[in-house]
Amino acid sequence: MAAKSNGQVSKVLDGPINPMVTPLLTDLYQFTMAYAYWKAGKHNERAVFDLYFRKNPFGGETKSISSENRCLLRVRMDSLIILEELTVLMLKFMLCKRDQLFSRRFPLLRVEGPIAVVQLLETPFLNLINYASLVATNAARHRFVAGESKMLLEFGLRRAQGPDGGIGASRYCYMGGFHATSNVAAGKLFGIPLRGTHSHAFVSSFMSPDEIIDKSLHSSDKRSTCEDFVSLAQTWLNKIQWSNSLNDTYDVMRSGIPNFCAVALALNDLGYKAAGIRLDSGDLAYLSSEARKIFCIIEKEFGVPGFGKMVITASNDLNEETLDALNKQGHEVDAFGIGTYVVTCYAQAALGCVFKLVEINNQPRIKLSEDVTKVSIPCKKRSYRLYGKEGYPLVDIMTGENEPPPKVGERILCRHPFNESKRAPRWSNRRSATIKDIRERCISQLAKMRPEPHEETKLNPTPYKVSVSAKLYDFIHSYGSMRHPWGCSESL
Ligand SMILES: Nc1ncnc2c1ncn2[C@@H]1O[C@H](COP(=O)(O)OP(=O)(O)OP(=O)(O)O)[C@@H](O)[C@H]1O
Ligand SMILES: O=P(O)(O)OC[C@H]1O[C@H](OP(=O)(O)OP(=O)(O)O)[C@H](O)[C@@H]1O
Ligand SMILES: O=C(O)c1cccnc1
Ligand SMILES: [Mg+2]
Repeated sequence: MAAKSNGQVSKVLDGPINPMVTPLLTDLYQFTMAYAYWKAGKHNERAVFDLYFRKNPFGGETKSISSENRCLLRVRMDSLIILEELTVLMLKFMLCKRDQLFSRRFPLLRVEGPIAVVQLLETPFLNLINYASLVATNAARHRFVAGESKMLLEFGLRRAQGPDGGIGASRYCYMGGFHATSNVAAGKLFGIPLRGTHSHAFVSSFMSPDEIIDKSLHSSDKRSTCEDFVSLAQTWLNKIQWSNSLNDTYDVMRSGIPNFCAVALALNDLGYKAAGIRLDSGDLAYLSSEARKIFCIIEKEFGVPGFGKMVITASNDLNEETLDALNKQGHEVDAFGIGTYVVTCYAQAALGCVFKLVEINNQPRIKLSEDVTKVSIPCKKRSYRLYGKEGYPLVDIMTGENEPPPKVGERILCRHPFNESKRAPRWSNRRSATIKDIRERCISQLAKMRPEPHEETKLNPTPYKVSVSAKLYDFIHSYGSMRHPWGCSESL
């Protein structure tokens, strides 16, 4: 891919760019353990680690509804996006389904190799995956609430966690389904489309139109020149203000909208098309609807085709709740500029992926805990996503490495890993599951999730199930109870 900047073609990076990602980007205790494995003569023992998260981010699938998080729970999003960041390490022994939607407990990654080496990788893997996945998931949730037809612009650089956070956030927001960013460095580095408007400072820097020195403007076809574009816009402003149809509405927004329309109409005279407006304060639902009315009246009254479709962008502390509230009220916004809430992941500060040893020298290992959510699923496993006839994912299932894979059209027993009473026979229909490709895969994976039909289920999203095969279930329970008689009736 290539992006143009100052007339020059620059290379756009799809791979890793962060010079901070070095072998030392790990916790000290990983080196302490690697050294101790070596001292114990164990460093070459073949280890298998699973990387997974235990709890869905952003309250996905939570059952209890409190007034504070009600809006978040309206969105069904019990999955998470894992990005391709990791392929940079090119580990032969790594299995990774790229750009997939994942559910809790489902291994995002299985890493197999000499224990001393794989141990060192715990921290960098978690560092690379946790933030990236959280931001991409957050972006996807915002897109989901905004609605597919809306344009989402990431405006968060000024609020992001430093330069690294800002560059990363722009990249992961794009992967999660945003359409563009205001971050010029991210645009240049990754080829993310750049978009932007202007700020209040620009307007308030002018005291009067007299400050405009060069008032002339060529027509778009360069065949003629308007010597006083400012006067042309002023003439339009007078026409707008004298128009009967606009008398009622123009003073809703006394200055910004009429002035914009006057300039847009003057530009139209010279063959240009104005891009649109940005609303950054006040009641965004109401103001966008009023602005749209004015644009439509102008289209009709002055015969300017397409004027009614002028792009309306809204910004200012937008998040899932405000987007949802705007949708409920009805609005005419085409594009949302979102900063703080998306890049800082305001609704959830971190994703809790963990990296756990599940096998060593072909012997299973389990992490036991009084807290059943912390019990790991032992063994080197294979994982599958089962799809129903309509093409929606039904359930994820983990089997032992040597079990035969599920077959299309054959029944398979899917068991809750720890709850004896939860079992569901399923028909299986197995499918294995550049920055633009990742984005498209994320969007298409999300589109495959079964839509939630009713408001009721949006408030109370149906959990996406992750199960184990009957054989793996029996193994976990016989193996686990040999080591610890844990009470596993609780739903995980
Ligand atoms: N119709 C609406 N429904 C729900 N939330 C809205 C609506 N319109 C605006 N908001 C949100 O309400 C908040 C308004 O915040 P605030 O009162 O600080 O802004 P403002 O006073 O309009 O703007 P500013 O002070 O920046 O000029 C923002 O988070 C905005 O996204
Ligand atoms: O989602 P957000 O974090 O709001 O990001 C976008 C905001 O950033 C800019 O203003 P800024 O916040 O710098 O100043 P203002 O809100 O006082 O206008 C812009 O005008 C938006 O309001
Ligand atoms: O281009 C904009 O409108 C913009 C960019 C960053 C932050 N706020 C607004
Ligand atoms: Mg602000």
